Formats: sequence, structure tokens, C-alpha cells
Amino acid sequence: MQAAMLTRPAPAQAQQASRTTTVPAVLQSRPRVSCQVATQEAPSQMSAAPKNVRTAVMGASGYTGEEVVRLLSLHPTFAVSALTADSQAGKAFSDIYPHLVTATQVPTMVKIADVDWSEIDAAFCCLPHATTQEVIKSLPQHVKVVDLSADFRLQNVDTYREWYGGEHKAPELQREAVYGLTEIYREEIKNARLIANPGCYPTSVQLPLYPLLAAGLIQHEDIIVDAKSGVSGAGRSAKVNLLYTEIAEGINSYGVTKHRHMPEIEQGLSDAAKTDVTISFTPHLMPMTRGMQSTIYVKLAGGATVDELRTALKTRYDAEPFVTVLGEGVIPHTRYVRGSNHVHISVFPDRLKGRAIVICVLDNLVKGASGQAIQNLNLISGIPETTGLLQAAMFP
Ligand SMILES: NC(=O)C1=CN([C@@H]2O[C@H](COP(=O)(O)OP(=O)(O)OC[C@H]3O[C@@H](n4cnc5c(N)ncnc54)[C@H](OP(=O)(O)O)[C@@H]3O)[C@@H](O)[C@H]2O)C=CC1
Ligand SMILES: CC(=O)N[C@@H](CCC(=O)OP(=O)(O)O)C(=O)O
Repeated sequence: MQAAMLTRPAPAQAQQASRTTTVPAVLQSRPRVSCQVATQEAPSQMSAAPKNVRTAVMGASGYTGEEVVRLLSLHPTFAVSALTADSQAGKAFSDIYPHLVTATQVPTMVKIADVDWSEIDAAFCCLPHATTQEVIKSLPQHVKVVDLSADFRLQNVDTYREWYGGEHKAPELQREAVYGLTEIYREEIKNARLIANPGCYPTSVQLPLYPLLAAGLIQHEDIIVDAKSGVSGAGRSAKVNLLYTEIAEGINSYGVTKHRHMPEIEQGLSDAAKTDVTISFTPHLMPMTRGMQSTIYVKLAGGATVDELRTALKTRYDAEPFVTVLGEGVIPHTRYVRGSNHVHISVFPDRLKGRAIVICVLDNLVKGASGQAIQNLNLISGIPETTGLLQAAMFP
């Protein structure tokens, strides 16, 4: 594996010009050629500084892997040092993702077994569900891991068996893993070695509901989630139901009453409410490439008003760079967060007395997957959480 680009010291002049910060935590345990990290505020100087956290992207030929590589092309600290693929191993990354042909420093995709892990500090694991347990178990301890699959998200092994249809193959790692919903579990994430990055639907439901349940402003019963996803949520592999002819000009629900994101969402909401929460959740496949909307119907608790819900969310997320609570009457739209790590939330009074409608939109590939994964690795690494992620949505 080619790692020379990562360990190459920055030209002396550039090192001098770069503003430096403390060494990221992920680097502290290992010897490094350079100890300087450029700050985000100095992009022109930054480009000459070394990217000195060496990352591997496992499953780089898939959509979330691609999105990690795309976002890291603007990241001042994280270098792409290894890319893995399965059926596409041996190919150049730009052969399958020509829009990233300018990312000239990324290595050729190899099989996971061919990665030299002594040259890697951190890994993004963008593999299908149920394939990551043994892979992550086999990695050396010094490698920090953000797993984008669902393999480590459920804390209870019985719940995992029930929803994913098999015994967990690394229960000790399941106990160690920290759930990576950054805005909610930030303190735990900071010290984690293994992050279970949340699912896209669970992110879009938990971010708006967690603070409301924790504050007792909504009832923990009768929560109904009507969720919609772009087709990239299903990954890049060829499937008949994902053909243009099957997707365009129509929508369909799927996983009705049995989608595997239900237990993940309920786990988080139960943590917020400090009691068991059960939801009704129906996802839909939409004829769009990216984007996700969850429209959530809730009952107000203890005489709370819709204005109080909005104020509570605004207060909770006021200092959060990636979560924006919109003003009264403002309708969120997936196109206003497209390609970005931003989440928009809005709260409306329902016509039915005592109820509210909460709408949350995000990009399933960014805050719903790869963006949040980078946000989490930023945190673990002790660099600003927003590093490499501040780009606005792509519009129109
Ligand atoms: N798409 C989304 O919006 C979201 C996805 N996720 C999760 O992220 C993970 C990746 O999703 P996504 O990128 O969409 O999936 P894709 O199907 O697009 O990509 C899967 C990747 O895994 C590789 N792969 C498949 N099987 C194996 C195997 N047995 N061993 C090693 N590598 C393998 C593929 O390689 P190759 O192509 O070479 O065969 C490909 O690189 C999944 O767990 C998914 O649930 C999470 C949140 C949102
Ligand atoms: C449109 C579509 O098929 N979406 C996927 C969810 C996205 C995903 O990959 O699941 P995780 O978030 O759990 O990783 C699904 O419903 O299974």
C-alpha cells in the first residue's frame, strides 16, 4: 500500500507558514514524521501542510465510501491512505468515480486483506451490514474505527439477533462501541475507539425527538414516523427494484412494520425518555438521488405548546453548526441540505388538538452517513468537529 504521501514532511517554508494546533489525539500514541496540523482558518497555507492522520476507507467503491473520499478531498488533516473494494478491487478509484479524477493522491483499491494496517491510524468502514464484525475484530488496536454499517449500533445482542437474523460475531466490540449521533453523545464519542455511526433514518428521527422527549415536552406514546429516502440510500450495487424504470415517476413504501431501523430509533428515544418508547415507522423510496425527510407526528405532553417545542429545539441546537431549527411556518426541503452535513428541523401545530408535526431533512449520504462519520473522527482526533464539513448545500 502506498502511504508515502502521508508521511512526507511539509516543505520547511510551508511548515513555518502554517498555523499549528495541538496534535490530534489519534496521533499521540504513534510516532509521526510531522507533528503539525494546519487549522481550518488558513486554507491556502493548509494545502501545503501534511495530512497526518492516515485513514483507510473500506468499501470505497460504494456510495458512502465514495462520499468519504469526496469529503476528505477538502480535509486538511485526514489523508486517504488505503481504499478497499471487493468485486472492484484492483481498479483505480477514478475508474469507477470519474468525478474524483482530480483526487490524484488516492491509492488503488485493494482487498481488505491487502491493507498494511501498520500504516493506518483510522478507518471508515463502509461495508454492508453483517460483514463488518469480523473485519473490525481483526484490526490492530491502534486503528480507530468509524463503522457506517448497523453492526454495532444495537446495544443488546438479543435485539441484534432478532432484527438482523444472526448471532453477533463480536459481542465484546458491540459493548465497547459508542453510538455516533454526534450532537447527542459527543462526550462519549471523544474517547471512543470504535464508533457505531447511526443510520440515516435514525439520525433524522432522533435529532428532533431526543431533546423533546428528554424535556418531557412530547408523549412517548403514539409517535408516528413517515420517512422518505433518496435511492442512493440503497447503495450502488445493481438491483432490479432500483432501476430507473422502477423508481422514476412513483414512490413506494417498504419494510412496513418491520424495518430494521425501528429498534435503533427506539433505543435512542428510550434513552432520551428514560422509559421504553415504541414507534410506528414507515420508510418510502423516492425518485430522487439523495435526501431524506422524516415527517413525525407527536402528541404534546403536560400542556406544552408548539412554540415551546420549537424554542426547546432552538435552545438545544443553538450552538450546533450542523443542526438548524427553522422559524415558525418555514417548510424544510431536502434540496436545501443536499450534499451538505446540515440538518434542518421545523415544528408545526397539527390541526388535531394536542398534536404537533415535526419535520427533519438531511442528506442520507452526508449527515446520514459519511459526513457524520467524519464529524465523529474529527472529534476523536481532537480537531475541530466541523473540519472539512462546512460546505453549504448544493443548490439548485
Ligand atoms: N447509502 C446510504 O445512504 C447509507 C448507507 N449506510 C451503510 O453504509 C454501509 C455501506 O453502504 P453503501 O455505501 O450504500 O453500500 P454500497 O453497496 O454502495 O457499497 C458496499 C461496499 O462494500 C463492498 N463490499 C461488499 N461486500 C463486501 C464483502 N463481503 N467484503 C468486503 N467488501 C464488500 C463493496 O465492494 P465492491 O463494490 O467492490 O463489490 C462496496 O465497496 C452499509 O452498511 C449501509 O447500510 C449508512 C447510512 C446511509
Ligand atoms: C433507500 C434504502 O434502501 N435505504 C436503506 C437505509 C440506508 C442504509 O443504508 O441503512 P443504514 O442507515 O442502516 O446503514 C434501507 O432502508 O435499508
